[in-house]
Amino acid sequence: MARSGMNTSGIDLAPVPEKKKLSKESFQRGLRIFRFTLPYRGKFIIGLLLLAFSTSTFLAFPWVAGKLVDAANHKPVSLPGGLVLDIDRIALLLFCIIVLQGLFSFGRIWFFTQVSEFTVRDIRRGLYQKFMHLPIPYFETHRVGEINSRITTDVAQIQDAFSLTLAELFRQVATLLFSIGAIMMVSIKLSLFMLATFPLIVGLVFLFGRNIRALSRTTQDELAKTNIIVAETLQAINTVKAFTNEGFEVDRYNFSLNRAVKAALRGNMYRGAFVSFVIIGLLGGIILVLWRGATLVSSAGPDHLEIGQLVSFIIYTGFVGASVGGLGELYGKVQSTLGASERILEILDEPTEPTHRPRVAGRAPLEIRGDIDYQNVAFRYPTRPDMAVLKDISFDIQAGEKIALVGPSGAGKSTIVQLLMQFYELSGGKILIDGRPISQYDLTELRGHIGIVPQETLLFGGSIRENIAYGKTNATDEEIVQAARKANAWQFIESFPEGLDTLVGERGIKLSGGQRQRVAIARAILKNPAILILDEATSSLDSESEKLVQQAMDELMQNRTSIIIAHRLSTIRKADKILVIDGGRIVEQGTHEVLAHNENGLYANLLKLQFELS
Ligand SMILES: Nc1ncnc2c1ncn2[C@@H]1O[C@H](COP(=O)(O)OP(=O)(O)OP(=O)(O)O)[C@@H](O)[C@H]1O
Repeated sequence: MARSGMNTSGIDLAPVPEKKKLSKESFQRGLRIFRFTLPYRGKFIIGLLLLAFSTSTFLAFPWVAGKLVDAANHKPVSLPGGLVLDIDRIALLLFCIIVLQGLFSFGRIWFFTQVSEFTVRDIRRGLYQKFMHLPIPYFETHRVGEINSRITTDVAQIQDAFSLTLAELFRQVATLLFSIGAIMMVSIKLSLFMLATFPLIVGLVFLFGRNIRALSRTTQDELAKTNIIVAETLQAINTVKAFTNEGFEVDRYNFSLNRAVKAALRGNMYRGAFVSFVIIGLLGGIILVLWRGATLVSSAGPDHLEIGQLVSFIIYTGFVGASVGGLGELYGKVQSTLGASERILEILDEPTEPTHRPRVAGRAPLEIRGDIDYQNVAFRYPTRPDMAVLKDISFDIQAGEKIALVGPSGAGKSTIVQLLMQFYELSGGKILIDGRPISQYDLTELRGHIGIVPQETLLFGGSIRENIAYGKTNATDEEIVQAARKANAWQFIESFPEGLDTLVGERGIKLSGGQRQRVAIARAILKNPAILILDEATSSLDSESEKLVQQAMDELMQNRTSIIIAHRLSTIRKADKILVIDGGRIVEQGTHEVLAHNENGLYANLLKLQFELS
């Protein structure tokens, strides 16, 4: 009953799923997960029938085996039609039963696993689709690891339930009921004796097993900690070496390993004790029943038993024990499955972003000129409602203008542009695009007209081609090359032996910072948005790379409304208007020439700090 998982040689590190107390309510809620099996109900029903057949043949086995023993004891079975079953015939019957059971079991597994695989695929797809459409604040309150475990561990629990747990539950209950019925038919007296002793022992064994499982969990946790050390230090190996902390880390790992071993050894001692308890307890119980049974076999009175009957009895007793123990374990599984399914259903019930709002302008594709108007915009992050990040921001941009946002770190510049993308709901005021509040546009359509070149470009792990085409997934090769040329990226792409098919590595690490930026610019050029958001990198590139990126940006900004979170003087100079942000407000605005001459202004001071000193 205790699962393995006590050793330290690489065990399943999946987080231990939370269990829910079984209540009628949680049961009903959890059962809603069954709606995912509805499309496969035909297969499910066939599986259930096959399960019923295989359980019946399994249960018939001890009965017939008992008859074989009786036949060996010169007491062949006479059937109603005058047919007498001798040893050979009974053995043949037994063989047929086993073959049938094998076939039924195969069918049962085949159908149930199909149901569980398809169901689980549908649940995963549903969850992922949900994740893609949840609003940004959801991801700020839930950690990636947690979200990940919903789609892996929790779903795996459900998979287990559909492929194994349900079938087991059915089988164990049927076995228990049938076995008790069968032994009652053999001998009520012996049955009562058995039922008074055996289930008690099995119950004790089960409880003991449960405690052992808690210990094995401690071992797993300790082992997980050692693995965290490995993962962390390998990821930051440069830092470890730069601080010459190799020895320190080895010691830390060793210490952690020893703790894991200690936990494992303690667990294994209990496991050893458990095994001897099982042997002595369970087999002792069987001996008790055997002893009583043997007494009845040797007695001549009304309680007399045939040897074959005793054999059947003992096997059914084994079945009773196994199903009592099995049901105990299944109870735990049902609990954690219900917990998992509740967590999954909770996510599926989360409200998604209102992406497809009713269109104001009818069916024609949305056209955006690019006028932007912020009116008294106020904002607090939903995760930090006490802090007013933006207070009364008002400005407007005519289509095609370039404005630069400057200001100290944490002033609220990125927040201003994120609100344009509607990653968050405003706390006050409104934002208009082409004279209409952004909340009235179809979100997907509107975002389709806004391009972003972020400060740190995170590429996806595929090829350069795939990464550029992310701006327009159906782009032709010609369009991709064209965009790469405009973004000053074609030169380096061409120099790679594999050209556009060059793999960029995880998050794009195989490209230099400047190259990554140019890929991001090419992506934005391909998207061809009416409104562009540029978040300039703070880290400076070398002057050659800088020039290439700058040219690419200039190309990209042509004929678009651009908002630039600017860190470079050259960019700022070219801006039609500069907004100086501080503490969530616009404290100055105007052109570079005007602002730079306002000696006491924040802008002039920032200029001194940022540019003249460097
Ligand atoms: N997702 C978030 N949740 C809660 N608070 C946030 C979040 N993002 C930013 N903030 C807070 O909002 C404030 C403004 O941040 P923002 O990123 O807009 O500043 P910024 O002017 O762009 O700074 P920088 O130039 O350093 O990027 C900061 O105090 C920051 O801590």
